[in-house]
Amino acid sequence: MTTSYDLTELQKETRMGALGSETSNREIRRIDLSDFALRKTEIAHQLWDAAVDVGFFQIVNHGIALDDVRNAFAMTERFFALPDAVKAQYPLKKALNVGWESRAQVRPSTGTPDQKESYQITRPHMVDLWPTDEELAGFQATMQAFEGQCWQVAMQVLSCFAWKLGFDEAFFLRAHDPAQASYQSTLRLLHYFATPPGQQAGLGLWRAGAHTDFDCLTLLFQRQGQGGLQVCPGKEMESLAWTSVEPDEQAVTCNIGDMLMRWSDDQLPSNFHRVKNPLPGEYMGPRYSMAFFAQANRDATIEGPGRKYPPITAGDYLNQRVAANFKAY
Ligand SMILES: O=C(O)CCC(=O)C(=O)O
Ligand SMILES: [Fe+2]
Repeated sequence: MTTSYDLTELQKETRMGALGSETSNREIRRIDLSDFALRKTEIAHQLWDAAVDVGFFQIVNHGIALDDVRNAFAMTERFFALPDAVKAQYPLKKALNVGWESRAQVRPSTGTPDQKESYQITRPHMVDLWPTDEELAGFQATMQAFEGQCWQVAMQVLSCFAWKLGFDEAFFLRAHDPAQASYQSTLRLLHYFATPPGQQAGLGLWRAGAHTDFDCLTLLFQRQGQGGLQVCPGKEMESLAWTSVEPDEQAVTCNIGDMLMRWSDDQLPSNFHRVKNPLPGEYMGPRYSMAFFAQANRDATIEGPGRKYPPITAGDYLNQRVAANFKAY
């Protein structure tokens, strides 16, 4: 199934576990998506420039109503508040990238488990993985609707990148077709545990260890007051200087993943990011976030316009990355 492709992304990641320093010298640009159809050319240039410069950017007026984001967060909190015995009925299926795990993701950068639990939704593979309506009424319907909204926004952004790369505008839309059984875009709900007093970043534990994402494009939803996300652009990785991305519930934070970096022949860089444990004096409570990973369908072939890398299917590509991140499941 997997190829013997040598993933330099993984080799890079093992070097990124150190605490490093903080810098506010990088601008996390905000791009306004309103009147998308009319302003598409202008938006495409802005997205491209932000993606090339820092790789992380935020979009506003993206079309997902704030109430829908808040409802999805409320459901996320309720899901994670279920007893572990209930959640354990829906365990992570590593090969399919779906289900619930707790403290099971060990990043190549840190070698320690992320201080979190997560639940992943990938549409074609959810048989027996949804909590029942008795356990959590409305969860499945809310999350399916929210996943669809995320997909729409991701496709708008990706259509801009397709055009800038010289592909036709529907290129990535076809590659992320939810009607196919090979669909593998994922909505991930995340709960980072409250930090017990005395257990802080210096102890070598991370809410999420430094990593790049596997996918084409990530949409990240953060909650007001629940910070901790930090970014280090790949081209500056030697500096180990990290910039905080402040949560803003009006904005969706976006980043390029390794799949699109490869698909763009490295024109669009993926970026290291991490979620640090709170430091003394900071908010120590739980942190919730939601991430939508636009991952091309398993049978899509990743091959850049200039054919810099040999072709690989998105399925084979993802298998290699997931295998390196989870203990046996
Ligand atoms: O929770 C966050 O803010 C970031 C999560 C993340 O980077 C991931 O799950 O890949
Ligand atoms: Fe990530």
